[in-house]
Amino acid sequence: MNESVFDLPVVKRLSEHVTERLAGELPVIVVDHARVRAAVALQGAHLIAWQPAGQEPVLWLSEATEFAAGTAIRGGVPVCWPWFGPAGKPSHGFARTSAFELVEHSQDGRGVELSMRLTSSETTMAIWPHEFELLLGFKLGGEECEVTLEARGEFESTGALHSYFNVGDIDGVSVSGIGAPYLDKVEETDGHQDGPLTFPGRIDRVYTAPEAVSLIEEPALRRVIEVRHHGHSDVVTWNPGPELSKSMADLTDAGYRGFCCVETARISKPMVSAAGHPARLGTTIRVNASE
Ligand SMILES: O=P(O)(O)OC[C@H]1O[C@H](O)[C@H](O)[C@@H](O)[C@@H]1O
Repeated sequence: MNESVFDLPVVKRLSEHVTERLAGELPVIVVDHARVRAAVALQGAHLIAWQPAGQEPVLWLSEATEFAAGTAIRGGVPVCWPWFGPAGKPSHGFARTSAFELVEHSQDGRGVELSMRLTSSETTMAIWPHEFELLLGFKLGGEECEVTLEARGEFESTGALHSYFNVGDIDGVSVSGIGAPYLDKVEETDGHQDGPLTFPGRIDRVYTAPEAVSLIEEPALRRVIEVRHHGHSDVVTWNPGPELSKSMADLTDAGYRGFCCVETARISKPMVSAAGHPARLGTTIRVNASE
């Protein structure tokens, strides 16, 4: 998509600050508020933009991504559920390519809240035999952005809020607050982190003893992105590096330079949903100026 989502024509006005628009084939809920701009595609309940007033975009969205029904969007915050990675088919679960419905929206002086829902259907039962209700809540403020996944039903699941953060240049980026032990998915070995993580090439790691808050130091844009994790067991860090970037159709060749993924995840310890006890996983994002 060449056009910014905020310039797309309004299909339906839902309130003073909330409209529905069409990006390619996909309906997108757009928030335009004095404190914040944001956008969430109904496919996948996929947050594709969060930008506090006066800031550069905090989330990265690929220039080469398609907005096509059934195709995962590259960038923003994909919801990986009810499994992470290649544990089943499709990879990262079916939530990110399923059509959610908007169930609530509200606004106040600080921003806008949205809630989206996906429920089990014949299609989902055929690939994952569990009845479920999946709710994605978004608190889109000028100070903070909170994304919460709530899985209702009786089952175990894995997943991630797979955030792509916008960085001026991957070369200067470092990430702390991810703990020491990790599983290296590129080398297929166990590793031990010593000091902050940098991105000299392709990085794909599951950190299994992360802290509650990860910090992305971003010298090019002179800011620190704070990622608070809730209900997580793991934090995944990913950047494809130059070679893989060239082979991916939904990334430009230099696309990898513009983002790093720091993902709030439940992989090593699956989430348990029981009657009256939904499983929850959440991410809260803030941006601070570097000192
Ligand atoms: O290409 P996707 O299915 O969107 O996955 C993108 C990436 O997601 C996670 O970060 C995984 O750890 C990676 O192994 C994977 O390559």
